[in-house]
Amino acid sequence: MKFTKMHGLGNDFVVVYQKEPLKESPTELARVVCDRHRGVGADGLVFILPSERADFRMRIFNADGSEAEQCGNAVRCVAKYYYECISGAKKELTVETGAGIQRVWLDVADSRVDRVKVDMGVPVLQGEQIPVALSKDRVVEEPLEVDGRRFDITAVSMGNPHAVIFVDDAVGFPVEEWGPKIEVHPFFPKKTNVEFITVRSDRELDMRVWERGAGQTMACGSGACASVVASVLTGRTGRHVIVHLWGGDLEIEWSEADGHVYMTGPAEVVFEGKWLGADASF
Ligand SMILES: N[C@@H](CCC[C@H](N)C(=O)O)C(=O)O
Repeated sequence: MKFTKMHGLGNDFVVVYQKEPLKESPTELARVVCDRHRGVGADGLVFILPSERADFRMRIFNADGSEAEQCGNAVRCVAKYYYECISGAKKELTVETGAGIQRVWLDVADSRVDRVKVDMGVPVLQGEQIPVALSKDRVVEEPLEVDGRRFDITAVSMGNPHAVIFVDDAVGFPVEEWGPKIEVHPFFPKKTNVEFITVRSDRELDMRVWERGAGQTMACGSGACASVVASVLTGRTGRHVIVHLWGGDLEIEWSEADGHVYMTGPAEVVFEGKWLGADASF
């Protein structure tokens, strides 16, 4: 299996261009390929597949083998791959994902994709649709008891579920202690991604993330979008915000005009390789 290692702000992926639709779920393959000691090492395994509804389809499997509906950083990576390795023509693309058809705009210089803007869609705020175990139109700063500590959760789906928590110091927050406990809390029937946020100003946030199925990552595009939505809903920021992540910055806008969230950021190629299989030998 030929693959390309890519990343968006350090959120890293093994990207596979697959001309035929997947016949079965590559859960086990994702686990071994993403293993940082015995595999290539990545937060996720991502497939570029044919689509009848868009320029191509993306499927993403987390490092634990679970499939996610959405991945903002991976969409930017596969859009760069599609332009530089497959199409080389269109600077506006459509990508079919588990969160619907996403529109993408490429910023190209010298035939290389520099930055990518993605329409991340309209955030879902209704409790059962996120889903969380609360039937409310908006789940804003709901107290949740986790292992004896109270967290005020704002829940948002960007196609995938997010729990946004405002803290005094996101950069120094013990993400690895609390992230895994919140991820699997029964309040989230499909588990959740968890964002710890500190507001710097009405245009800037600091964010650290614990991702469902992948653990702490250097960046999460859908999480940055959910965090800006939560910040707007709670009156903490305006709608156009720079999110400072461990791996770098994302520009997020929750448009007042159409209600969609737009994410802009980089995508990088690291290397190409060939996966020889679990029992590989020369
Ligand atoms: N890193 C991603 C999100 C990947 C999927 C997530 N772990 C989930 O299970 O929902 C992003 O950039 O959005």
